[in-house]
Amino acid sequence: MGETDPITDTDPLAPLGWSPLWADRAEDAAARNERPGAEPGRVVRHDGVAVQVATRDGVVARPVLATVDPQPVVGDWVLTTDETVVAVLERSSLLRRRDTRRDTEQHLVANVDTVIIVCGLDRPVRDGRIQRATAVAWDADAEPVVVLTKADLVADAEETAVAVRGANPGVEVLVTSSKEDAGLQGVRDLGVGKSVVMLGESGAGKSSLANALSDGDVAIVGAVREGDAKGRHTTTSRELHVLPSGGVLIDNPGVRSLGLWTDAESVVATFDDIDSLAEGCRFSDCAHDAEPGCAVRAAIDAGDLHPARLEAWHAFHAEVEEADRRADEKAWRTPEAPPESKRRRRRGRGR
Ligand SMILES: Nc1nc2c(ncn2[C@@H]2O[C@H](COP(=O)(O)OP(=O)(O)OP(=O)(O)O)[C@@H](O)[C@H]2O)c(=O)[nH]1
Ligand SMILES: [Zn+2]
Repeated sequence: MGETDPITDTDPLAPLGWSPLWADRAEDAAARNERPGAEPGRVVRHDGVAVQVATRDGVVARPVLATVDPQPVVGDWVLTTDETVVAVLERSSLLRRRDTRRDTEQHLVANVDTVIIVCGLDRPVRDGRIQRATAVAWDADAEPVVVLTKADLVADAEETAVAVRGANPGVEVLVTSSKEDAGLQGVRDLGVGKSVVMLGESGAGKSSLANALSDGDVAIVGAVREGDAKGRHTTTSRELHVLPSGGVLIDNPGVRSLGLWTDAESVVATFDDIDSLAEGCRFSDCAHDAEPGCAVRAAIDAGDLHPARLEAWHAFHAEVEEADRRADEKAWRTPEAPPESKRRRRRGRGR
C-alpha cells in the first residue's frame, strides 16, 4: 500500500466503489498483515481455485492463501500481492444462504448495498419467496427492493404490486416491462453509486433488467475489463460489472430456492410490524393462532394488517425452527459441537 492516494475520479478503483472507508480498512488490514507491496482490489469473479481481482493495474487472477479467513467472495475488497490474496477487508455486508442439502452456510456476495428481488409477473408471485429474499437481504445488511417484471404480459400488474407492498411494509416495490421500456428508470436509479445484486429465478428477467441498468450495453463491460486479457464472459458464475451510472452490478445465477440462513435480528427487521402489534397480545408468548386476546389477529380482522403478513410470519418461523432442528440433529452427530442450537428462537415478543 505505502502511498496514500487521494480518492479521485482518476483512481481506477473509484468506479468499483472504492472510497475513504475502504482506504481506511485497507490500511488496517495492511498493518495487521505486514505484507509489503500488497495492493487493494475488488473481487470480480470466483473461479473456484482462484479469484479475479480488479486492481489499479487491471484485473489479475490470484490464488488465495489458505490462512485467509474469511475466504473472499465476489464483491469483497482484498489486499493482494503479485502472488496471492493475503487479506480480506472488513465487510460492510454479506449475503449468505443455507445449502439445504448439506445444511451448511454458503457465502454469496459481499459489500452490496441493495438486493434487487426480481419476480416475473408471468408466473404466480409467491409471497413466501419474496419474504425469504427480503430476510436474506436484511440479514446481509443490505436494502431489499422488489422488482416485478414483464408487466406487459398481465392486466393487473399494479394490483399485484399493491398486494406485495401490503405484505412487505417498508420494502420498495417497482413494476417494470423491459419489452415496453416501462419503469426501468426506477431500476437504473437504484444502481447509481451503489453495489447491487439481483436475485431471482431463472427466466424472471434479470438479464433484461441488467441491460436496462447498463443503458442497453449488453456486454456490461467497464473499467474492470481493462487488463482482463481473456475478456471471457460467463453467466454461470457471479460477476461484478461497472455500470455507466457509477454503480456496480453483481450477477447471480438463478436462485431457485433461497434457503434461509438468517438470525433473529433479521426476523425482527422483517416482521417489526407484527412484533409491535404483538406487544398488545394478552400472552407474551402468543403464537397468533387461536389464543384469546391476540392483537395481531385483531389487526387482521380490523383490516389493519394484510393476512399474508401473518401467513408469511408463520411460514418464516416454521422454516427457522426446521433449520434449528436440523442444526441440532447435526450437532448430535458431531461430538465436539454442543447439541443446543445457538440460534435464538423468537415467537411474538417472547425473548
Ligand atoms: N414480455 C416480456 N418478456 C420479458 C420481459 N423481460 C424479460 N422477458 C423475457 O423473459 C425471458 C427471460 O428473461 P431473462 O432476462 O433472460 O431472464 P433471467 O432472469 O436473466 O434468466 P436466467 O438467465 O435464466 O437467470 C426472455 O425470453 C425475455 O425476453 C418483459 O418485460 N416482458
Ligand atoms: Zn397474538
